[in-house]
Amino acid sequence: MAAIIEVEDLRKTYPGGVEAVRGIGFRVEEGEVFGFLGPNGAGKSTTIMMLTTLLRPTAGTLRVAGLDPIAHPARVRAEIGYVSQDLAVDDSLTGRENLRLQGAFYHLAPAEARRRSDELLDLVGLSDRADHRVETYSGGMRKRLDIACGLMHRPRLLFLDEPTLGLDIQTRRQIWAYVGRMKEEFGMTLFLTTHYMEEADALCDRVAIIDRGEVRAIGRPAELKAGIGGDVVSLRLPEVNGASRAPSILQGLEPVRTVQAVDGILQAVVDDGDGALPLIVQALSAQGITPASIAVKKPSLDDVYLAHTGRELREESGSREESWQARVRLRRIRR
Ligand SMILES: Nc1ncnc2c1ncn2[C@@H]1O[C@H](COP(=O)(O)OP(=O)(O)OP(=O)(O)O)[C@@H](O)[C@H]1O
Repeated sequence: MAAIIEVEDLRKTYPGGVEAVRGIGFRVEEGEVFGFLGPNGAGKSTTIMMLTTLLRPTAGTLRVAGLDPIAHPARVRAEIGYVSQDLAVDDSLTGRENLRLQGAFYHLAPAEARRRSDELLDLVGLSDRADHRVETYSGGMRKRLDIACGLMHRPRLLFLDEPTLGLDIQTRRQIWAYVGRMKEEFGMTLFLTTHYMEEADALCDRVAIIDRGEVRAIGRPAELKAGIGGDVVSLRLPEVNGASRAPSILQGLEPVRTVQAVDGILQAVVDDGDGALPLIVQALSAQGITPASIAVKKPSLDDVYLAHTGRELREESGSREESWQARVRLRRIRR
């Protein structure tokens, strides 16, 4: 397979000295769905902006569709689409008008723009609301239209920055289905950022975990999960005297590989969950600690993220969704 994105030792330091991206490298193959996972401020948007010609790197090399975005920004832009976190659609126009306007930006002939907008309205399930003004759309409908706008010029490579942020699970699943269709029907390469691990797992052929401007892990979700190994035993402990010693008690047990405490829950990675469980319970009860609940599960991408960054991504989702909702509200007020 040929690489459609090649990045080597890419860096961005903003004026004022913020090192947003600190020497990252990765390749995205043509036709892949590639996910960039990371918390607020990890450097995801900065990386996307450099890949999409919107920001100049401080150092490093990058090629997008075989071209250097700094030397050939217009040629790169013709090959890519970019759906940012901020909705780009115009509320005062209808869905169909927004798409035609997008077609005009890319100098499509009117008949071709009509044909493509009909096709895309169908793809994102908006045909029956196409002639209603966008201000009457729900958040999910706006996002779907936004994605359709990003597809009008049939890019080879589509960047989606948090495509499902703030949307309910049903709408999120619809968007996943459209992403799948774009890949299948148009052979498009998709580069998306997300903080929903379930989404990354369901959609992405490969993911990179980025934290504080560095890539911590990269691979297929199944490989990354297998890399954690075995099972994860989660224990909720009562707040009794001695519970704080639980991590070191578990760490001393032979089948336990690693132990992390998150939000009062202890997570122990073990080779074989069923075999390790009695030993864990026995060791804790010998110290007078009885867990309030215990669960054994296969590692998820959340566990991969936790293992590589030392914290959970989930804890930041709430604030991120709130800030997105606030941005949508502001847009409506400003009009
Ligand atoms: N224009 C700027 N000037 C100075 N610092 C910036 C600028 N834009 C971003 N940063 C900083 O660079 C770092 C990376 O930001 P970036 O927006 O790339 O992160 P992110 O992973 O996309 O996070 P989010 O999901 O919140 O958008 C952060 O510390 C941020 O505050």
